[in-house]
Amino acid sequence: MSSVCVFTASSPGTNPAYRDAAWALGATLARERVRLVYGGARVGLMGELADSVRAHDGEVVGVMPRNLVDWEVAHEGLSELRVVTSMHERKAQMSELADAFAALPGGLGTLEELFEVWTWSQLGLHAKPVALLDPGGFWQPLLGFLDGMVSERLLRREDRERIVVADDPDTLLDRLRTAEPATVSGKWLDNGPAHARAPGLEA
Ligand SMILES: C/C(=C\CNc1ncnc2c1ncn2[C@@H]1O[C@H](COP(=O)(O)O)[C@@H](O)[C@H]1O)CO
Repeated sequence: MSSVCVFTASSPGTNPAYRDAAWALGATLARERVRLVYGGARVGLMGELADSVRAHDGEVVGVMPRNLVDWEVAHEGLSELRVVTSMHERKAQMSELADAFAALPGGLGTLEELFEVWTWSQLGLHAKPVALLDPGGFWQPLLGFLDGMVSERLLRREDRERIVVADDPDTLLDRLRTAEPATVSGKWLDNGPAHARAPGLEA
């Protein structure tokens, strides 16, 4: 695994444990020579993470749409900043550049990016592992909500359990490295044979 794409907040938040987690993850990525791919901002936890990787001599690629660069939120100290035309192109490039995905605490943008790569995995569009770094149990309410979806048979247990959760960056990297490639059954829950397989998915 040579590259991890990380989604996290463009705001700093109020909990210092999240900044500490961003710095710890940055130091671990740099030490392990794993390239960081992220949204390219200098603000919030995104900026803390990139600052940490660079401070520890690691490699960082940022991918940012032109309008955000014009808003002057781009990080100017990255190994590479790719300027793209849209948020869609940004996500496509971030996803192509990475061998795995991870999320630190964040807001709507972080959730949107996390759920997109998790959904693509559910659909078999990639087989890359997806992880949560969970300082202070930030992700636990969301995981509880998703467990409720499993109980209500709206989410397959194997798709819920596919997410890797870790309390510290070393464990996170270990688990990403050893995660089984995601596989797809192609079966929708409870819809019977007529809906048993998504078009184009392998048996
Ligand atoms: C213009 C201002 C802040 C800049 N906002 C963003 N800069 C860079 N990347 C962003 C920004 N907002 C969303 N993203 C992407 O989503 C994730 C962070 O979103 P969140 O809502 O803060 O969790 C992050 O991974 C980015 O890729 C001033 O208001």
